[in-house]
Amino acid sequence: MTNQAPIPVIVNGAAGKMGREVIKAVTQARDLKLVGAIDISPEYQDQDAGELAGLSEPLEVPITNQLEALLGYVAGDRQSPPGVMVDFTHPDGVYDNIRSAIAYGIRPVVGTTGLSPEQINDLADFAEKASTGCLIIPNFSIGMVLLQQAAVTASQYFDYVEIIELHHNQKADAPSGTAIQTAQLLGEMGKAFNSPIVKETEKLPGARGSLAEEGIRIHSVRLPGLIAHQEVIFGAPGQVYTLRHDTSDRSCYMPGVLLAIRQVSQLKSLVYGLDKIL
Ligand SMILES: NC(=O)C1=CN([C@@H]2O[C@H](COP(=O)(O)OP(=O)(O)OC[C@H]3O[C@@H](n4cnc5c(N)ncnc54)[C@H](OP(=O)(O)O)[C@@H]3O)[C@@H](O)[C@H]2O)C=CC1
Ligand SMILES: O=C(O)C1=N[C@H](C(=O)O)C[C@H](O)C1
Repeated sequence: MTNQAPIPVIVNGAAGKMGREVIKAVTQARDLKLVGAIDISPEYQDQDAGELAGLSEPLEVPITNQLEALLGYVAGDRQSPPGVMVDFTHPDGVYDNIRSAIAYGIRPVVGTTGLSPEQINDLADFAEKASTGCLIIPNFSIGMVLLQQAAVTASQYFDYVEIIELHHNQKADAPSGTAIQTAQLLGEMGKAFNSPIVKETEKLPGARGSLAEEGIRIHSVRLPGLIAHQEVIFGAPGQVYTLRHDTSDRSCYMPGVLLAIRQVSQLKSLVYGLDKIL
């Protein structure tokens, strides 16, 4: 460990399920320092971020909704390494959050899903012009990266594939960011998947799931009791090959989040996906 000052970290969405987990993980890392906790939820304003995250001691970092003020404050600290904003908020607000952070020279590490391809392209242009690193990572778990790599390998040998993603029923966006990314990775193989065998009729709209650009169907399940799960199912005459990843605790995302915080300041542009920084 060097004697360098710790990386200042702002957590956006601090009162949420992921935000609380990130606060715990950042607090335990000696090379990182939680300097701000943002959340729009009126219920949690001014509460101590550490107490809210279940830590035994308060962190003396209050939850606030003043993102711009906090970004300005962190950007003004010239003694510390560049600040990082970790965002686990909501699809509706994440685009503006990222633009604001980059405008202040604060590096975004984004787990929030639901950004459109146009928004991601626009943010990539903005980050490039600002020469500022930005990481957008639909899934921070190593298991999902491995599943996606296995799926890409399998896609060389199978022409038929569908994705089922299953999540808790508080999730705002569907399909999941991970499922969209998985379809994109399979699409990059340049194959035409799922040639129709018969003319299909949906007796109930949506029965066959959503159809991603890559010609791959994604089915979204939302139920209490689930956290985050994904199956990629390949079919061929006489065989089915199923890849499945299950999240049993949100701590599984934390090694990836910490890695991203440490890496984002080395970047000068937007990078999409955990696989690119492993
Ligand atoms: N990349 C990954 O590995 C993972 C990504 N995710 C994604 O992260 C996001 C958050 O998930 P999760 O923690 O479960 O969600 P939660 O709803 O538990 O937490 C989100 C928190 O952010 C607050 N919030 C909403 N909008 C804003 C905003 N514009 N500015 C500041 N705070 C805001 C919410 O307040 P309020 O409740 O009042 O709206 C809430 O407190 C989702 O998009 C999810 O898909 C989740 C897990 C892993
Ligand atoms: O909302 C969640 O919980 C998750 N969201 C991400 C997604 O949309 O892919 C990542 C993970 O699946 C958990």
